[in-house]
Amino acid sequence: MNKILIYGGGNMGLVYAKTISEYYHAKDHVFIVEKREENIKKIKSLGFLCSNSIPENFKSYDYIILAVKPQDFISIATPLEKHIQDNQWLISIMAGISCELIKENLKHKKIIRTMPNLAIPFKEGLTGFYISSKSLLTDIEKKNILDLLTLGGKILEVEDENDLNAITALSGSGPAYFFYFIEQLQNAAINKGFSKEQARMIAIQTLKGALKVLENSEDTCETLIQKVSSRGGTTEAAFQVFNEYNLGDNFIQGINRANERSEEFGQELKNIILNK
Ligand SMILES: NC(=O)C1=CN([C@@H]2O[C@H](COP(=O)(O)OP(=O)(O)OC[C@H]3O[C@@H](n4cnc5c(N)ncnc54)[C@H](OP(=O)(O)O)[C@@H]3O)[C@@H](O)[C@H]2O)C=CC1
Ligand SMILES: O=C(O)[C@@H]1CCC=N1
Repeated sequence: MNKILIYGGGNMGLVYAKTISEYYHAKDHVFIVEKREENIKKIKSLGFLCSNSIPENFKSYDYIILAVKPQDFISIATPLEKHIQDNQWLISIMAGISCELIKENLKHKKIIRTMPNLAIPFKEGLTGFYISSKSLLTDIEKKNILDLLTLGGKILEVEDENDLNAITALSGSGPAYFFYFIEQLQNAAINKGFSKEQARMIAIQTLKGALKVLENSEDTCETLIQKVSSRGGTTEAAFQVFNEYNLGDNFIQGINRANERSEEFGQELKNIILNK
C-alpha cells in the first residue's frame, strides 16, 4: 500500500484524503500538512494524520500531492526542497504552475502535473495530467499514479503541458459553470412561484434528464436542441433571446479568460520569486 502525503488540507486536499482512504479502507497511510488551525482540527477529527509541518517520517511517503493554492506554492517550496527524496513523485493539482517552475524551486525532477475537478469523490471527476521527465517513471510507479488518479473518475493524458491550462478552464472550473446555469434555472422557477425545494428538484431533474439523453444518443447537441424545439414554440423563443444576447459567445469568452488566468498564475509566481 502506498503512503501519500498531501500538502494543503483545504477543499481538494481533503477530497483526495477521503477518496484515497475510502479506497484503501485505511486512513493511517495518508498524512496532511495544513497551516490553518481550524482545518487541522477538522482533519484530525475525521481521523487523518495532520500537522502544520512536514512529519519526521516524511521519507516514508511515496507520493506527495501538492494541493495548496497556486500563489502559496512558494510557501511550501522551501520546506519541501529540504526534505524531498529522489524516489518521491510529486503530484501537483495546482492550477497554472508549470513542471518547470516546480522543478526549479524544488530541485526535483519527478513531477506529474494534474488538473482534477470537484467531482472526484463521486468517481465522476475528470483529471487531465502531464508527466514531466517520463523516462524516470518506472512501470510500477506509472501504474500506481494512474490508479490513484483513476480513483476519481476519468483521466486524460496530455503530451503538451500547455493543454493543462485549457483543461483547467474547461473541466477544472467547468462544474462551476454548470452550477451557474442550474442556479439561473432555479431562480427562474422561484420567480414563477415555486418553492426553493421544488425549484431545486426541477433544475436537477431537468439536468439529469438532459444528461441521460445526451449519453444515450449519437446525436450532436445541436440536433438534440432541434429535437426539443418545436417550430414556433417555447424553446425556439428562448433561443432567440439567448442569441440576441450572444450567450454562447459570451460563455466561450469566459472560458478563454479562465484559460488565460491559468497561464497568468505561472508568471505571477515568477514575479514573486524575482522580487523576493
Ligand atoms: N477547488 C477546485 O475545484 C479545484 C482546485 N484545484 C487546485 O487545487 C489547489 C487547492 O485548491 P482548494 O483546495 O480549492 O484551495 P484551499 O484554499 O481550499 O486549500 C488549500 C489549503 O492549503 C493551505 N495552505 C496554504 N499554504 C500552506 C502551507 N504553506 N502549508 C500548509 N498548508 C497551506 C491553505 O490555508 P489558507 O487558506 O490559510 O491559505 C488552505 O487551507 C489549488 O492550487 C487549485 O488550483 C484544482 C482543481 C479543482
Ligand atoms: O478556480 C480555480 O482557480 C481552481 C482551478 C480549477 C478549479 N478551481
